[in-house]
Amino acid sequence: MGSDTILEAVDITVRFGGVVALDAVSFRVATGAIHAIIGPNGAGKSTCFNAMTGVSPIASGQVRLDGERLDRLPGRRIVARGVARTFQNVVLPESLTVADALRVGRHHRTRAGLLATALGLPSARSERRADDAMVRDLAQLLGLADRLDDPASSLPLGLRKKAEIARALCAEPRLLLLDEPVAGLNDAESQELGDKIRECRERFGLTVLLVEHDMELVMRVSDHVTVLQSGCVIADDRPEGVQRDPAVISAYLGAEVTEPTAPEREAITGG
Ligand SMILES: Nc1ncnc2c1ncn2[C@@H]1O[C@H](COP(=O)(O)OP(=O)(O)OP(=O)(O)O)[C@@H](O)[C@H]1O
Repeated sequence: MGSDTILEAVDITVRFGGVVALDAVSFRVATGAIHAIIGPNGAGKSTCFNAMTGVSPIASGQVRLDGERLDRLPGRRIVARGVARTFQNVVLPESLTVADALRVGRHHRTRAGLLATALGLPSARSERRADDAMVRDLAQLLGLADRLDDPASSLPLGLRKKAEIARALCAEPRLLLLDEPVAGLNDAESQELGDKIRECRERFGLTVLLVEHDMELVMRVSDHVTVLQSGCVIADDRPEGVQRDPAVISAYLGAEVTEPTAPEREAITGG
């Protein structure tokens, strides 16, 4: 594996009983890229994401981060290796403030023990100050600074999506996985969040892997796109290549595999 590859899926197969959700799926994610996984409903996108983060056990194959296997590690060890993810529908307890919700992302970085924290020892206090500074910085970056003391459950969807990203960034990941980051947002909100994703990538030197149905966003922000259908990779290319790919057009429109017409291309690209 070249050093320009941060994440590699090698022949991953995931089964749910008799359903083969992923069938020997392989692809590489280049370091520093924004890489999208797309595909029609039931293609295996969420399963692929879950396999990358230890949520769905894989039947065979390997997931490698910087050449080392991730697929046998429990979720918390995967986070410790520099991988963080967002979830689509996070239900937050009423009592949690936005600041608390972001601080959850710092959890695995906490070094001070329970006792030191309970006794307010200097090590715990300085750690808490550093955590608070990071929470404030990320809240500022994602437009949440004036909502930090509000109940997290009171945020409108657009801000909840941003809070999810801020929480994941609090873990200081090298690789950030975004699960449908703009689902449910309007065009202006999607565009703004797409810009924020790019900004975060630049600022933190991140690699971003995202699953998304919004083709306009995918084509605008991604450097590379992997297309799944029925648990198999049917295309793996730059966005321009994927847009023109007859197999991709066919997967989305259920048509015969032919050269796409201009309207078909527009249907896929959203434009
Ligand atoms: N927990 C599960 N138990 C049984 N079958 C499952 C489970 N999770 C996913 N599947 C099946 O695996 C296949 C892939 O599902 P997956 O949710 O990964 O697709 P997807 O591309 O994310 O779809 P969508 O875009 O609709 O979210 C589907 O046939 C689905 O029904």
